[in-house]
Amino acid sequence: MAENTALTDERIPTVIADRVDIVYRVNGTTGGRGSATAALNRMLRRKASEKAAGTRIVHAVKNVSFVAHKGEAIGLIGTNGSGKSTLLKAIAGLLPVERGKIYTDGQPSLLGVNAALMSDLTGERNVYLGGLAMGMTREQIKERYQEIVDFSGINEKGDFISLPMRTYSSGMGSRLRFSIAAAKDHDVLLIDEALATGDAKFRSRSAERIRQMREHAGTVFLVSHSNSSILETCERALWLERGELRMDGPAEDVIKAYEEFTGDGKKKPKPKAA
Ligand SMILES: Nc1ncnc2c1ncn2[C@@H]1O[C@H](COP(=O)(O)OP(=O)(O)OP(=O)(O)O)[C@@H](O)[C@H]1O
Repeated sequence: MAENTALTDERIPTVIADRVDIVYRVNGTTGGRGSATAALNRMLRRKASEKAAGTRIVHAVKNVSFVAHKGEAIGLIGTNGSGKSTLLKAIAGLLPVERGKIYTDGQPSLLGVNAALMSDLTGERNVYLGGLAMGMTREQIKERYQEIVDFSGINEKGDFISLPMRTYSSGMGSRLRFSIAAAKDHDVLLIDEALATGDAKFRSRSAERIRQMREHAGTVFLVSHSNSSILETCERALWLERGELRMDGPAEDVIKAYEEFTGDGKKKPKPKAA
């Protein structure tokens, strides 16, 4: 019996990207001087030609379409500069799209930006600051405080939570950021390489927390250069290359194709006998 799959698909879409193009405009790429005359010239000539006004266009994301559903964890992969972070920022509503549309159901949170932490404040103050920035009440944060600190493991080697965050290593900072963000269930959680600097123990703990967040009906996007992190955490992957969506499918298949592309999957050639 032929069924209409569109009608039988009961998954709930959370993010829809419909032929999205994202463009950066970089000013002052000719002349090189930021004088008032140059700025005035740019303003006057903008309409005539962006190129003539010294504006360089960087077309970071090109014609990208996909639908993400509740309960999905989606990895974003691609070589450096392929548009992954740009796409995440646009989903979070932090960058405008040039063409196309992004629809989101619920509030997307970009890890590291939404938790607007301050390096001069102690870890403890930042837990409160980040929690408040995510819309938690003081009481809710107080209740979860110990859990957040324990999850981050910041205090495993001493009382670091009472020191300013600028004294943390990059791994410690990203662990605390992830722990704060993970204290709340998000409709759409966008994670940009935040787990890369954590050690193996923390990575597996955060993979477990991401699984829990998905069970609470959220959608998680994870940008990572670690193919194993993507395989551990996500069942689906999007591969971006030069701003274009090369592949969208089961994480294993996409990673396999990506590794063939980058040469990572191939066996290293045996050294020649002398
Ligand atoms: N603020 C910006 N202004 C101008 N161009 C930018 C800006 N941010 C990124 N780009 C350009 O947009 C393109 C995509 O960059 P993006 O940071 O999204 O890539 P990425 O896939 O996240 O890279 P990486 O893996 O290195 O983090 C690149 O060509 C980059 O140079």
